[in-house]
Amino acid sequence: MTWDQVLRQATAKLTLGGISDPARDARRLLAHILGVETARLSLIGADTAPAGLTRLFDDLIDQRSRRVPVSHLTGVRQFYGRRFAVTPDVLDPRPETEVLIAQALALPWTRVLDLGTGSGCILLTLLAERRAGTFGIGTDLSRAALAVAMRNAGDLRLGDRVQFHDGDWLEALPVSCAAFDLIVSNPPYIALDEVADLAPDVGLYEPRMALTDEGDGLGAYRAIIRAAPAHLTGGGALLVEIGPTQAQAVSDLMTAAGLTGIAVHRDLDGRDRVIFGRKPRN
Ligand SMILES: C[S@@+](CC[C@H](N)C(=O)[O-])C[C@H]1O[C@@H](n2cnc3c(N)ncnc32)[C@H](O)[C@@H]1O
Repeated sequence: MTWDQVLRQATAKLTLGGISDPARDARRLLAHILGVETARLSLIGADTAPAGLTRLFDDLIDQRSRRVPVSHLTGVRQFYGRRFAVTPDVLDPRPETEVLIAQALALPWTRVLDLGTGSGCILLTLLAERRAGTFGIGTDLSRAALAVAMRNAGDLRLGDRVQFHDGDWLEALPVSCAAFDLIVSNPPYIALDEVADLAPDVGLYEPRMALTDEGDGLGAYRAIIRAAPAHLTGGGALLVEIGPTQAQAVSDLMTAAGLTGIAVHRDLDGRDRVIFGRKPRN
């Protein structure tokens, strides 16, 4: 069989398995097996596929049919143009989180704090995009997630411009830690009663503590927004990702915490996705 035929068979199998974009996933898995970019697959489509490689590929396709996420099979995920190592201990970086990156890069800051850093995709992208004189801290309650973030920081050669601390939101910070001019977070925001409705790829395979607060979906925002102003410089900004129905509730929490200039930003699908608030300068 040629690689084109192998790909067609795999796509048909993923379609039967109910995978939403079967052709894309089959191509990403084949590119992973062959160690090439997906764009190069069209160049080898007519080549004969060696039996050993086809077996490896079929095994990945079987796992994907059982809803194992592509990133768990390849160990990597693209985010804002960079490759991040991922494991079952971290949330898969999502394209919609790039809205938060764009907003953060439009602000002036040199010290940034990322709460619930997971793979480190937000913090490390910000530090890699704005190299001159920037420093950042990432926190997470999951030490296993922080191990992945540290590996990604090493891959991006960020050296001593980044630190990680384990613990509960801002309580993880060392005592007498200097204030930040930007605090970012994409916390778990799915309400407990919505967890059962998640797609199997998400609900079965992503870390539960990355998805839900086990309550109404606002628990992490309450903790973060209450504590953030004490760790922001005057004029410093808090940017949080939200679920599409949470804008009003999270804005109200920011107002109650004394933040001003509150603004909601939408994602490419037109859904509310990021909220900004600023600590007044006195
Ligand atoms: C939605 S994931 C976001 C991961 C990453 N920042 C991203 O955007 O892909 C939320 C992260 O918050 C972490 N987390 C959950 N509860 C926490 C807590 N109480 N304190 C600190 N981190 C927490 C989870 O382990 C997870 O890594």
